Amino acid sequence: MANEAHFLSTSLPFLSFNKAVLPEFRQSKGLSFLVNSRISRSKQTRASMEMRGSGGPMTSDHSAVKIPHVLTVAGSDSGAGAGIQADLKACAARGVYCSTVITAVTAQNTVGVQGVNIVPEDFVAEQMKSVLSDMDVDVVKTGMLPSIGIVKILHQQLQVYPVRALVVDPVMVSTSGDVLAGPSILAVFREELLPMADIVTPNLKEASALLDGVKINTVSDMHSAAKLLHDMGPRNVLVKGGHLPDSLDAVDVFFDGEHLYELRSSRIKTRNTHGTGCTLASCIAAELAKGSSMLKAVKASKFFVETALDYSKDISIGKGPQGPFDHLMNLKHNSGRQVRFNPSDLFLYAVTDSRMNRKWGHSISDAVKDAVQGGATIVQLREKDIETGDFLEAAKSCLQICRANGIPLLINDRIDVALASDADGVHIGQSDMPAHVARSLLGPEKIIGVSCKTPEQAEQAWLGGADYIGSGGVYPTNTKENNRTIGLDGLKTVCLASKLPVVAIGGINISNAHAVMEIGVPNLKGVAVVSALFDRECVLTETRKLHAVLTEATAAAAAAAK
Ligand SMILES: Nc1ncnc2c1ncn2[C@@H]1O[C@H](COP(=O)(O)OP(=O)(O)O)[C@@H](O)[C@H]1O
Ligand SMILES: Cc1ncc(COP(=O)(O)O)c(N)n1
Ligand SMILES: [Mg+2]
Repeated sequence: MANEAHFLSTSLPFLSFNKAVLPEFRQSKGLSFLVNSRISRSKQTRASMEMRGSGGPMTSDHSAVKIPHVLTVAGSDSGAGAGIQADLKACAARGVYCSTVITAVTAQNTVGVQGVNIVPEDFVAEQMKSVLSDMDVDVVKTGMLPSIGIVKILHQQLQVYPVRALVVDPVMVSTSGDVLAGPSILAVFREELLPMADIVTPNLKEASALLDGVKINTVSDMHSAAKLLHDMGPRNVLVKGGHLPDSLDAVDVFFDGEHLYELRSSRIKTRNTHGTGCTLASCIAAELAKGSSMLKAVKASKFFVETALDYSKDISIGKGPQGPFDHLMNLKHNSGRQVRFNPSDLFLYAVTDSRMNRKWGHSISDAVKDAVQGGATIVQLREKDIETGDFLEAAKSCLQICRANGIPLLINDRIDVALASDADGVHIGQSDMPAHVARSLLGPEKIIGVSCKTPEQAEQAWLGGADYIGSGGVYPTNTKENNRTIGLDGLKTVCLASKLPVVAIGGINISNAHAVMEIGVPNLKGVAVVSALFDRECVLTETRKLHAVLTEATAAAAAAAK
């Protein structure tokens, strides 16, 4: 175990192998050698893939593009909310290729399951062989495995064609309460499937069935269940609490054999929860295929389900009690949106501060007018100690100035003030409202920016429908208390991971702006400044000076790129 833990933490962010596949390698260095040899083809590009964030293609040494690949072995849902169809959509949403082995065809809709037709075992085997013998599958995810023979085939095929990780969603009962795999399956699940799994993700009923009917009614019962299930052999266990009675949060319990984690998200009030379990498991598989560690994969997936449910809470498909939700909301939100935001607007981003304006005797609107005349390309009103009514008035008068000059005006944090003044959007921090909630309040056309210090935060901002991210503090700053400095290196890491344009922030002024723009990452579009413009007597002059520095830095970067 010690050998394996060391190996996992030092050389492989992925989950490695399943236990039953190659038991003889477990105790020896053979395991790490074998896995490493498979991984080494793409080792050089792993770091850059992670830097580029999820969905980044993995380039081999021979410049072929390797796309992370999940194979789902599951049942078809004719209503397309769960099963194979949910898996395909979840993987597509996470930027991962998904191949499919169909184990059963169900006649299913939002009312329930009307019929199940199990695919003959030898044909399940043939599908598996077709995919695994030809394609470079990273992770296998299982859903509905309706017969003992099918579980045995899976076991055999994974010995012939080992993969990096196996995600097992032990589907037995659908959200509608219909049985998809009967109690006769339990023995083979316990004896063959669970010991192979890198993670198993039962819902409450499934966890209870696997544990001989033990009652699971509370979060504390979920803790005990996770530990008991872990004893059956899977490397990690996620007991899902979607069906936990009287729970305000959606609580899942994760156990990695050492630590227990309660993963909480808000419980979205919606009927559209059909397929949440399939989606969660596929999303975990997709994140693992991209190179994520297990806990990170689980957290990102839970966030994805919560976000998708929130976006889809009011959609209406079918007449039954459990509707499907929309996995590709991000695509829709981004593609269906009128693009009001131009990333080059981030070039010289002026952020106001009422304390500084008071100190120099400037009104907010005078300060904004000077910044705009000096060359600011976007303005954010950041007024932390102002009455709501005064903030609204200031927003309205600044909006007139900005509109007259064709530049966007954003409001820091206060979505209500942005809506009431009809400003162009908001900028929110990590402790403010999540981006996806802001997006649903503001609609598709307003601009949303999010402060991000890490690649994970950048990914969540993108997923939540933000337009840009602000990243810093690049340098130490007095404007924000207890603000961690991430430096130029931290900024570069976030830029490389971000799918959204980035503006750098924190302690930037005319003497260091050049160095910031010199990091030379294409999606770094500009710098945001507070004191360098507003803690000065003449805002106009300072803005002009900074504009000149940025123009020169950009010209130098363009020349260097030639
Ligand atoms: N209303 C909800 N709001 C937010 N998350 C939910 C909601 N319902 C389920 N989830 C989450 O969806 C995932 C699937 O859980 P669950 O519904 O328990 O599984 P299953 O779909 O297999 O029955 C879990 O992460 C759970 O916390
Ligand atoms: C073919 C098929 N597979 C799995 C499920 C489970 O659905 P859920 O994700 O709601 O647990 C389902 N209803 N149908
Ligand atoms: Mg399920």
